Amino acid sequence: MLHTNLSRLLASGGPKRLISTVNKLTTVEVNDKTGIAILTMNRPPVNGLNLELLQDLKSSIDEIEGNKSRGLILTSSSPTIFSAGLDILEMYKPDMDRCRAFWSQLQETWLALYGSSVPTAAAINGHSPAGGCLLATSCEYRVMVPKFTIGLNETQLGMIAPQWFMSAFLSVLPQREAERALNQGRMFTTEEALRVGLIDETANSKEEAIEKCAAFIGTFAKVNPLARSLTKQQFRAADLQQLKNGRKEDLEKFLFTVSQPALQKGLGIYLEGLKKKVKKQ
Ligand SMILES: CCCCCCCCCC/C=C\CC(=O)SCCNC(=O)CCNC(=O)[C@H](O)C(C)(C)COP(=O)(O)OP(=O)(O)OC[C@H]1O[C@@H](n2cnc3c(N)ncnc32)[C@H](O)[C@@H]1OP(=O)(O)O
Repeated sequence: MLHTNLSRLLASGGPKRLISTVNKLTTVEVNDKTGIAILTMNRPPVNGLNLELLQDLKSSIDEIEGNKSRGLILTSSSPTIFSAGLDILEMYKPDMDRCRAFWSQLQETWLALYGSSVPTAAAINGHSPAGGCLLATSCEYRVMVPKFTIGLNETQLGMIAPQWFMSAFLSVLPQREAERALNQGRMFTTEEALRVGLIDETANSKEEAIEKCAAFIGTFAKVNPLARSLTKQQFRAADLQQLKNGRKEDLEKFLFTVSQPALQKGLGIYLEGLKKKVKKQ
């Protein structure tokens, strides 16, 4: 009951304090009463994860870790897109120095989110392909609004999701389901995602999704925070360590992959398809 009241207060726009507007592409709002932080991505039109958005996400996660928030809810300011995943323009005809910085920042941001010491939840208020799905599956709980899609569609782009994308996916889905979905590059509708367990709940609006995420975070209210966070970290330690140990090799594989002419050709065609779709409407 206490948890429900807390979450209602949060969602009803109860007393909220904007504690950070420093980052250009993210905001952090901490509710004074509940202590839960809402981290909002705000890079129109589709929250494409470029270097700057990834930097802002990392610094917002650090801020939430540092200000003793009781939990983190990740969401988007767009009414239809949670995140379109990696900004393809970071990988298409890239400047290699920037590309290096981009991938290193993606690694850094993932380590911070997946390894966060506070309870994390994603209020998925729009489409969430590829890198968007990575962010959502790196959280501990997912609530999604109907009529959107989520999944790792990398193979559809002729790309291979790195091991750590798979780790986050596998922390949510059974191996058989995860393997098939990744091989197919399958995008799940909200309803399908609920059925397979890729999301935990559905909600009719962003506000309700945030309320349900807050209720999840509220379930830890009476649990010793240090014991909870160390337990979470033990569960995730092997996945985190695997990337920490292999960061350099992972970066080199990425740079090699994006420098392949066949991949560049495929990305060009994919981007063209996205733009043609816009013109048709
Ligand atoms: C062994 C290990 C080897 C290691 C190698 C590593 C290799 C890399 C692995 C990682 C690879 C990929 C991860 C990714 O995240 S790639 C990105 C995947 N994302 C997508 O496929 C989503 C594409 N977008 C969409 O499907 C739709 O845009 C949408 C999200 C459903 C939204 O639809 P909408 O109708 O609302 O908007 P739309 O008109 O399509 O888009 C508006 C403008 O935004 C542009 N855009 C959309 N998505 C992206 C994107 N991801 N990156 C860049 N730009 C994007 C779109 O082109 C429109 O632009 P404009 O207005 O026409 O200029």
